[in-house]
Amino acid sequence: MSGADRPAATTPAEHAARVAELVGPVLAALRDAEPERLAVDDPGLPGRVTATELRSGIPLPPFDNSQMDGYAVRVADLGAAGRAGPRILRIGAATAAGDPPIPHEAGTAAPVMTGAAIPIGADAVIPIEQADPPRFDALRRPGPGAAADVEPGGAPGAADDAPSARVAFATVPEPGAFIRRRGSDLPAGAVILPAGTRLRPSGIGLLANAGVAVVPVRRRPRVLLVSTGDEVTAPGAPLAPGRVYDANAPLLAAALRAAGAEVTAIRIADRPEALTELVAGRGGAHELLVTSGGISAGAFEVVREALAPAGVAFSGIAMQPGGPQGAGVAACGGVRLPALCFPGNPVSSAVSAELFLLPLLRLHAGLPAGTATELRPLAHDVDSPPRKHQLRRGRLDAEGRVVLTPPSSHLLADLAAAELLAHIPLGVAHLAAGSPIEIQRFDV
Ligand SMILES: Nc1nc2c(c(=O)[nH]1)N[C@H]1C(S)=C(S)[C@@H](COP(=O)(O)OP(=O)(O)OC[C@H]3O[C@@H](n4cnc5c(N)ncnc54)[C@H](O)[C@@H]3O)O[C@H]1N2
Ligand code: MOO
Repeated sequence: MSGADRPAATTPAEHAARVAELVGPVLAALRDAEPERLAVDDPGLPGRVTATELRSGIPLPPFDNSQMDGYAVRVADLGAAGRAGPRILRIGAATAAGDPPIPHEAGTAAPVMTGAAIPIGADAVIPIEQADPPRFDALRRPGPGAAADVEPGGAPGAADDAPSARVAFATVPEPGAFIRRRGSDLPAGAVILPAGTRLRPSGIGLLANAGVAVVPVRRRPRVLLVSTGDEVTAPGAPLAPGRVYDANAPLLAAALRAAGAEVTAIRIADRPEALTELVAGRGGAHELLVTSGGISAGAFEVVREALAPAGVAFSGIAMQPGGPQGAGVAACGGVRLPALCFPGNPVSSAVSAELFLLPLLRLHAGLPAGTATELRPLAHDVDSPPRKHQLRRGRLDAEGRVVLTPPSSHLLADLAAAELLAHIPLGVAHLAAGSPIEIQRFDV
């Protein structure tokens, strides 16, 4: 019986449960650990997750302010709402955004600019467009620190030589018109963001608006990512005969980072000691080891040779691609590091990551675990090995039918063009065109 046909004892769901048991406690410990603290304008803050509930020490807005450029008035000074004819008020002292609030002088209309503090005692704002004249002529602005200098009933607000020291209004506003009340956005002491919130730009803006300068965020898992194989060459180096460029380290590093992990990517040759020494030397600064390659039935299986004696279990999973898998805690030279070992074929590595690890990391990063599966009709007949849960890559055609690419796990170009993963469950050997097939959107 060939390796491909050998019945595998473990189902993908069983392996996923095993990985969750291994990685779950690692992520839980990170959630309980002392948070990282990032400045609210740190470029690395977007996408991080709040470690604690954050409350506002001030109300937002911090003071009553004007929603419009216009005049602050006391509604009572404008007379009865039903009365005919214009209401004329003397122009009082002006307030611009940034000025402290000043007392409102009874019987005046006080120019206020958008965002300016409402003069104390005024109870409505009339937009400048509704005033006559509908513009501000020369204004007297008390400026910073002038609040105490303004005496109620004192000097008129418009400059003495202003062309218009009075303003007329045709209508009477409702009390509160165009006033943005202190605390109407967020009362003092209110929760700005609960613990566990993934930070979006708007949330960052809200924190800054509340004066939060430093944000405690959840620690991210640090992954030591190792791609193995004597044939695996760094992109940019000359490609010797029999060798291939390293696709897996960049692919997996990008996928892990997109799922919220910090990644140290390293390439090692097929020497088991190179891997055990690496884990013993650098593993302590990481929470998780992820490897690609070196785990199947060949003569030089570096990862299996290094990590099986160190405590990692290698098994065949009833899936294709991704048949060979390793999972367990690797004990190397005093370092104990949870390890996941993916097969070397690039598609196998990518699909293994999507199935077993990325959903766990995404949840820790405040992201949805993955997209839900849905049923779509197949555009063509498909065969599948019945002893394997097959994961096929593909896309939807113009009619919304599923078009699959061939199953081989070296077909990275097809993977890069795929928009979906299709599931053909254990026990199914054939699906006819038109039959429903379970798919999930795929973004790795
Ligand atoms: N006799 C058997 N042979 C194989 C079996 C089996 O059951 N019996 N399983 C096959 C399956 S399925 C897979 S998957 C692979 C897994 O092999 P390894 O995990 O040991 O991976 P490697 O042999 O190291 O590499 C496989 C393949 O992928 C290429 N590769 C590896 N790393 C990279 C990389 N970083 N970037 C690009 N390409 C990479 C490598 O050159 C090989 O072509 O085993 C089958 N064999
Ligand atoms: O199970 Mo392997 O991952 O098909 O190529």
